Amino acid sequence: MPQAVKWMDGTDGVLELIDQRRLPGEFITLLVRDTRRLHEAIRTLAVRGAPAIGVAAAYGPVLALQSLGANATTVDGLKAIVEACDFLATSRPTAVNLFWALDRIRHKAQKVCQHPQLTLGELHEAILAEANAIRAEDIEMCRAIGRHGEALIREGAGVLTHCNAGALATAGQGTALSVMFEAQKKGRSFKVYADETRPLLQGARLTAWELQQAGIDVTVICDNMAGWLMKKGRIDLIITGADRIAANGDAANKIGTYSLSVLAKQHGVPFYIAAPSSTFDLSIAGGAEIPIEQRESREVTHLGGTATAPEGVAVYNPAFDVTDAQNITAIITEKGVVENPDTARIRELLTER
Ligand SMILES: CSC[C@H]1O[C@H](OP(=O)(O)O)[C@H](O)[C@@H]1O
Repeated sequence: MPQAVKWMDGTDGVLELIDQRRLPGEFITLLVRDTRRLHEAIRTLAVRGAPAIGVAAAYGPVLALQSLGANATTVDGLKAIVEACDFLATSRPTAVNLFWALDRIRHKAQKVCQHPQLTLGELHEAILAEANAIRAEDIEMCRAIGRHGEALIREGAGVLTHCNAGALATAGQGTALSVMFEAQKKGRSFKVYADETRPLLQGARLTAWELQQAGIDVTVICDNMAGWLMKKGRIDLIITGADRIAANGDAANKIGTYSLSVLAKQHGVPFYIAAPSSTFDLSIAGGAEIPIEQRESREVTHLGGTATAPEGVAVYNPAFDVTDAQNITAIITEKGVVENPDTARIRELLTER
């Protein structure tokens, strides 16, 4: 299983990231030693996927401490941590896991700094331990999501997925793809259709690569083919990831997900979202409040450096859309499955289990 984010290791470490922009043709890793490089890696999708972004960002403040001078004090350390969190929070706006992870590190640092005799070394150890905990928890959350959702994929099913919600999008084995990996472990065979997912092709480049590596039957389709496959009865269920889920269950995910949910409704195909609790944002009531990242035009007008649209043409390039909770059959989390998601059911799942 590829590991999208690895810390090597201890308090003079380096963050190792698979450079996902180079897959599937090249398996290249980046060694990131400072927050500027980390910010760039997140912004340019070298590391991407809501949980993976959060886990990677959690190590940013550790990198900031490693660049402090020998005479730095604990006060300097706390300042560097807060500045690193604030800076990394500007890398991408939609995936709430980024802000959830940075807040955990910031709060941990502020809490331990309440001890008057705390040394800079102790502060460094404490936030490294917190970043490692975030990574370890994500690995376990991925497994649990897979266990909770695997029964949804019956023998011989046709499964459609969009973008990449696999190991490359997390610290573990993924969210939507974890469900597939766990169904495979149970000995069931099924066929996965992977939307290529324009414009950055995370489906064709990353999901197809992961599933092929795992020996799972995968077929790449253009995004505009999904509806026709549903009409022909080839899709028994759809499972995607998510980047931010509002308190009422509205879910932001890669652009094109909303369209799939509407087509699924039209054709009576169950539509599932797989996501850890760190992807829920209970501070917002509904999906209209989710910030949607707008990305640069060149992602749409060029493919591999070749122009696919005339110079200067207007381009609309939102990286995400929002699927209404009413279009979602169930949300699969590490705490269990919430069917017909709404505010009350989600709160019950996240706070009482
Ligand atoms: C496991 S959630 C992955 C989620 O993140 C992707 O977005 P991006 O590739 O832009 O980071 C996509 O929305 C996936 O569903």
